[in-house]
Amino acid sequence: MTDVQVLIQRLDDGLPVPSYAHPGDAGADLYAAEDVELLPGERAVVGTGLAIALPDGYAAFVHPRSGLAAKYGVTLVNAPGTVDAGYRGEIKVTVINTDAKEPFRLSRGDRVAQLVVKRVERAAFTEVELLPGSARGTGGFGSTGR
Ligand SMILES: O=c1ccn([C@H]2C[C@H](O)[C@@H](COP(=O)(O)OP(=O)(O)OP(=O)(O)O)O2)c(=O)[nH]1
Ligand SMILES: [Mg+2]
Repeated sequence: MTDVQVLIQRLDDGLPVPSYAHPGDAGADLYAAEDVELLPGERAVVGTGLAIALPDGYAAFVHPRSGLAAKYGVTLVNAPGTVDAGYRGEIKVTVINTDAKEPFRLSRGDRVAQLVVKRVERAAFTEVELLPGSARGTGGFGSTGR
């Protein structure tokens, strides 16, 4: 399998470049550029000190880390965040502390989220009067039961 070439620009020299912890990993860890203290229920937009350029036909998705979620209730408000191929700004993460009681202290250099690069399709949207029928129809939002 050949790797997708992704150009990266470090906006903060003090932070490592994103890296995969193991061969075969889908997510490359992203590092927090700032110290942030999140009170229970609080959220913050945290910089990663990183900008990227993806090839056309790709997008990158900012996913939470399961360890932070399971141990501290820390996740991302907009998980997974979408990084468009043409975006050249700093990748930021929208961290939230969902714990009811414990504050969470994020330190600069902590691995705060992970970036998953994927090939994506572009759709040609065609308006019609009536959509083709299907077995599911309009059922959703629990239509099949709990
Ligand atoms: O978790 C995220 C999500 C998005 N972005 C950046 C990359 C993305 O290309 C851009 C816009 O994201 P999105 O389209 O989700 O946000 P929007 O609220 O629709 O903003 P815009 O009007 O700029 O598209 O913001 C991040 O850095 N982190
Ligand atoms: Mg948008």
